[in-house]
Amino acid sequence: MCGIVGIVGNTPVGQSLYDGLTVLQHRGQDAAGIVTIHENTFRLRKANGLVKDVFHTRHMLRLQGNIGIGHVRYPTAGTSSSSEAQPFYANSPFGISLAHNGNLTNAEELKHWLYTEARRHVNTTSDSELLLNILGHELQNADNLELQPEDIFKAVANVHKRVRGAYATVALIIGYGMVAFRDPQGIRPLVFGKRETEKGAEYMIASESVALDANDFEFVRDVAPGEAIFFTQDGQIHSKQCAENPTFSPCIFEYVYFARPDSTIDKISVYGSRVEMGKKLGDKVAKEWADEDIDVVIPIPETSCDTALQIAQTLNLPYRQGFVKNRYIGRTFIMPGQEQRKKSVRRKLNAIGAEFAGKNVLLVDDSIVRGTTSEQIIEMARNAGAKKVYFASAAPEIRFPNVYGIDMPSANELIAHGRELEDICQLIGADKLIYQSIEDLEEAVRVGNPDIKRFETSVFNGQYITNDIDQSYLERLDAMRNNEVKEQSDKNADSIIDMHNEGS
Ligand SMILES: O=P(O)(O)OC[C@H]1O[C@H](OP(=O)(O)OP(=O)(O)O)[C@H](O)[C@@H]1O
Ligand SMILES: NC(=O)CC[C@H](N)C(=O)O
Ligand SMILES: [Mg+2]
Repeated sequence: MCGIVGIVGNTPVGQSLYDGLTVLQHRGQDAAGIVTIHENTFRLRKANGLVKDVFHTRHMLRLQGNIGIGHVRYPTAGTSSSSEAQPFYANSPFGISLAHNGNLTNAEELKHWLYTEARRHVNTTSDSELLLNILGHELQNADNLELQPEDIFKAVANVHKRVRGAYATVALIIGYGMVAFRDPQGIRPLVFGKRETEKGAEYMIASESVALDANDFEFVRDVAPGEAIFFTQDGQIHSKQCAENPTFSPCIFEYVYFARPDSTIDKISVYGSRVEMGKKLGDKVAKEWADEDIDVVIPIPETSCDTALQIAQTLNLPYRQGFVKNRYIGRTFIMPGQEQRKKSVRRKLNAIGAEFAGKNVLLVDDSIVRGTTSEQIIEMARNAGAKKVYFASAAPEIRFPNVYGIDMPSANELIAHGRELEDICQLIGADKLIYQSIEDLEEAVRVGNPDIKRFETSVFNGQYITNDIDQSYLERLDAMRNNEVKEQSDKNADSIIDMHNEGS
């Protein structure tokens, strides 16, 4: 789940892009990059690492220009090599640079087509570099030598025809401006904001509204599924629906885990949706566990806190912070390897003994994916003296791989895959386990925007909205990206030499 930003301004945008990326850091901790345009030249800095480590003063001084885009990466395709950090660059036509959040589901086919038909070589295993080159190919084929907004919209319409999967995208075109577009199902979020300055209006595109807030941009609206918005270098805006049949199905996992609670995505407050999840799950606990003697509700920081507080209120029980989170350790689920994830849970969370001693505790998490967190946390609670450990998950059982930009490529790595409640409960070592139902989860999120008829919920029910995913696709994906293969390819990735590395 990467984070993307783009700004068309009247004054230098480097610092605002940096600030935007910093508040989107929770979407990607592996790599970061910024590209600006200065005197018709791209200025690029990208590398593996957190935003604060990738950009030093010397890089910021080089990132001049009043227009630019940025990216924080959580690798979900290709490798973790720094050569796959974004934004990507293609020199033809005009000079294009692109940042992408999501995953393309027909990447193999696209790579073949690009080489044999479009005669374009892609030098990495990143699906985002494919997307850039497809956009490049379509712009190359424009009717007018000098691009008109209509040419850009036609190019995006053709991208929609060729590409399948999830893609919230922002791209710069030298001499023209910035274009932002979202896949026809709107799987990944994308918002658009405006800031008035003495020199006129400035515009910003971002994955989440928090990035607008951080830079004092006012939220204008979400980019519609299938829509493209083109900002000329001098600040004119053109927009168009470029998809033939947009069918809105945003990813529900953004609300469960990915997005920051202070963001509003597709008119739904992420915080509000987590509170609703707490109401529903609290009701379910009250109904199904009426005979259980829970003493206290304890969240597993950080994402589950808002939901857990509401569960406590619904159950009329005390809410206590039994675990302290080390503020210098990031999110464990989006770390690249299972070994690293496992070790980090202990480094990240520590129990306050007195909160557990002799008590029956209800631990709450937003989701149980591989079970890495829940297993260790329950053990910690027991070691701290808990009498009974009950466990509640605000999301239903995660049983199916994700193909749209969440790194869950292998069903066998998911603790709920092929298992029923009792087995999962035993594996994580809880006394009792309860999951939110999928209907309740959908209702909880839909409260904020009843117009959304369908959410992307494939990890819970195996129904893939792009209709191009079958068992053999999932088997191929598993073989390419399961934990073992990934660890091996990431080791080799260090030796890949980047084509456009500005160095340190
Ligand atoms: O079952 P697992 O494979 O362990 O994955 C699920 C856990 O990972 C996430 O936490 P994370 O540490 O990434 O971030 P957070 O601080 O935002 O909760 C999520 O909130 C769960 O706690
Ligand atoms: N999670 C994402 O959005 C990742 C974007 C892209 N697929 C990559 O792996 O770099
Ligand atoms: Mg967590």
